[in-house]
Amino acid sequence: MFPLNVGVLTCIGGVILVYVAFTLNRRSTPYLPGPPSLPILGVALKHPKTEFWKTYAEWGRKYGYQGLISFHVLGRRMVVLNSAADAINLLSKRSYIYSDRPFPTMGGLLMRREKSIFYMRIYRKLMHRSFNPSAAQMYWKMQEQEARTLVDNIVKFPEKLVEHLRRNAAAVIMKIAYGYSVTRNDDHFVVTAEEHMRIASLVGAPGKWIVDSLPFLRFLPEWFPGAGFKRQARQWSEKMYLQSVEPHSWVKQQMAAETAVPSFTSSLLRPSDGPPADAEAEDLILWAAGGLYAAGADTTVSATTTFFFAMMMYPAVQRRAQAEVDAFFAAENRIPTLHDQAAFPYLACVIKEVLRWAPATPIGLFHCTSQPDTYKQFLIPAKTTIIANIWAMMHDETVYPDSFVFAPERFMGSNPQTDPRECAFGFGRRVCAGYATLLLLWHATDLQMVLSLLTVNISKPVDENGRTIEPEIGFTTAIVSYVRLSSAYFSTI
Ligand code: HEM
Repeated sequence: MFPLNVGVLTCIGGVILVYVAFTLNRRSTPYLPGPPSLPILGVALKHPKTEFWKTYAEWGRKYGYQGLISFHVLGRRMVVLNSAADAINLLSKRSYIYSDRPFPTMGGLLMRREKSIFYMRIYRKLMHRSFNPSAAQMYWKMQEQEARTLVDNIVKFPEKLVEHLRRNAAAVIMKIAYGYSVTRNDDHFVVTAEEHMRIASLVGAPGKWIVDSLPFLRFLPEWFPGAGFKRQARQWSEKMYLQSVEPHSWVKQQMAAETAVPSFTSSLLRPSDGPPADAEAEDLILWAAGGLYAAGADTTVSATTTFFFAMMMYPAVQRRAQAEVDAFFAAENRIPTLHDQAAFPYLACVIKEVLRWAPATPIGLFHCTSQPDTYKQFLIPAKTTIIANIWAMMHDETVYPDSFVFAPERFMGSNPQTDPRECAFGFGRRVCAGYATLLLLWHATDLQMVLSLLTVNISKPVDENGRTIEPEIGFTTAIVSYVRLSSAYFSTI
């Protein structure tokens, strides 16, 4: 009985502390409006568990000030920016206040992830150094090869489409990060990296861990009733670190044997224009390379999955994109390469629409204020979590009429709608660090789409009686969201 009583008392004491801190924190300048909330709990009981970006947009319309809302969950204050204008005003124009990341107790402090690419800005330099346009060309051959492998696999095993897309993204990133060639879907490094991602999405799930809202709980010992999260954090942290060490050590062995294929890791460990990395720099390189997979694999897979889903759902778009690719083939009598992107202007609009229609990161990555700020006469306190609702920006009917319709034509003509890339990759100083990398990966994605359109027709699945099955449109909920693509029908052209 004794430990339980202490546990209950600790929790009650903590809740009172939060309440007192919360009450003392009240200022004469009001907070932004938001949904009705309870003392202490805030909106904890009504915060949705799935596709929260839709609820945030709805709360913005119902309770917000010009779409802006604020609320708290157990004292943790959040502001949601539902419009691109507010996101640019705050995250870009006031980036000196809005460029920190909240450091969660579970996924950050307890998991000892201070050096993660998502918290430290030092990595941006490393990435910039390694992913300049001339370095990018180094990967083109490999990307062309991978695009062909992908399309071959789709033709052979169409029912495993999503698996092929994952393998393809993994292969490209593993090659870039470590110079490592993935040859099988069940490759050891890929399986462990996927496990890494699974854990990361569990620890990062907003609202899942009470210790994120009541950080003093981190002082409870592991054996304490209800403190299982501490044991879990330690085990996961050790596992994730080992998962990053393995491919890093593999590169070092390859370098020692002088068989290393040039990569992000090898070029930073032994730069051509300076001394080899010391132990401290090496640790940062290890963390950064591990983060590349986390940041780049899921986002790319999300976008390519959306592409196939949209082609299946919108046959007229598919036919038009296919006509563009066929015309190229007829004129040139060869398979397109990465040098031919300019030949596919309609496909370029399809890709913009992919980013807009189903943004890979609907609520981006959270930012956090480093000091108090006043915006539109409302107070945004220091340490407020700032959520850019990219999904709401991409479905703002004043910017994108009929926003739920997949229509690449919206980016064509003399008066195109706003390029979604202005928001899809985030804002200000924390804008996607992979953007340059991404451009190079994206070209490969481009090529995958071109080759797929050249090789197969994509249509809705059929049942055993040959009747078309109407797919439902649904999305997964996590930092990276996917359209649910259970099956599609492929016929070879
Ligand atoms: C469709 C593809 C992608 C999308 C939509 C995307 C989107 C984003 C967004 C919205 C953010 C948060 C920006 C902010 O906080 O304002 C971000 C951050 C980041 N992205 Fe991407 N990303 C993609 C691909 C990639 C790739 C391929 C890489 C690297 C190989 C990458 C590396 C990163 C990193 C390292 C950050 C953290 C930057 C920081 O905290 O300073 N991303 N991305």
